[in-house]
Amino acid sequence: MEAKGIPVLELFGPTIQGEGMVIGQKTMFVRTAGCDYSCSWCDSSFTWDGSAKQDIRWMSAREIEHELDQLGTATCSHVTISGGNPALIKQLSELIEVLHARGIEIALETQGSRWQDWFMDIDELTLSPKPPSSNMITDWALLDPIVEKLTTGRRNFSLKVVIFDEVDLDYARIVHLRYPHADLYLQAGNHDVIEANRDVLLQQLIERYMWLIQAVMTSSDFKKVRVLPQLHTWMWGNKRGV
Ligand SMILES: C[S@@+](CC[C@H](N)C(=O)[O-])C[C@H]1O[C@@H](n2cnc3c(N)ncnc32)[C@H](O)[C@@H]1O
Ligand SMILES: Nc1nc2[nH]cc(C(=O)O)c2c(=O)[nH]1
Ligand code: SF4
Ligand SMILES: [Mg+2]
Repeated sequence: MEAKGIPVLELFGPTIQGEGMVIGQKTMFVRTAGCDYSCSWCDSSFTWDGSAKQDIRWMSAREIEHELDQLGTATCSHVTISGGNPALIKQLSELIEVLHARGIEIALETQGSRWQDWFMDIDELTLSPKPPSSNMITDWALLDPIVEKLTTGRRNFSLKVVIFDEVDLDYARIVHLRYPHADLYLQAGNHDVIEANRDVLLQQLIERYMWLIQAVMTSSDFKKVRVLPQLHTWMWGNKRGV
């Protein structure tokens, strides 16, 4: 696997980061293939369900750098790595090194099910443990040491929990109680990752975001928390590569 490089499914941007701790940031995306989870509502299931298997490109760090140059390093100095779960890929350390040498800042999205030593080099790391609606089970024995290492290493990281219902909110309470010193973002879930009409989707997204805002505002468990929508979904709906 190592010799084959990094499995890439999408390179796109510059666009705005639509989620979490760097929302609004002008960034380019590297989306890797493969995930150890299979969330019921995953909006990027093509990265792991086999449907885009033929589109996976095994690329070296230099090849990715070259394509990012063609996309826009002249106009953008930030890259977000997402997936799938990029934390499955040890050899991402090479890409991180190459991009940092160019003065490019790096954000990364992962669910917190695996550790990589290169987590310590990420400029903005988002850990997104999954609530019950995903049908995934959080392995706290794995997540605890990840949060611990990032905290003691004084890394810039945050927790982001996607919320679909009250049960998910209860899960977010547990996350917040367990890691009270970590920044917590609550993100309204997109219930319909199939809808092709942006305006139809947007009406639902606004309603779900409103519900989440109201639920959090009246809760004494969430005194210090940020509540966000998925901004790119508001702008472009379920379109890929934006
Ligand atoms: C596609 S995942 C890839 C990175 C990593 N596997 C993870 O889940 O953190 C990127 C982000 O999108 C979120 N996400 C996936 N499907 C979603 C949906 N239907 N609505 C809202 N957020 C979603 C995930 O929770 C995660 O925070
Ligand atoms: N614009 C934009 N922002 C994003 N933030 C997280 C994304 C992801 O799929 O990980 C994403 C994405 O796919 N597009
Ligand atoms: S962990 Fe992320 S990529 Fe994997 S199935 Fe869940 S949302 Fe999708
Ligand atoms: Mg996404």
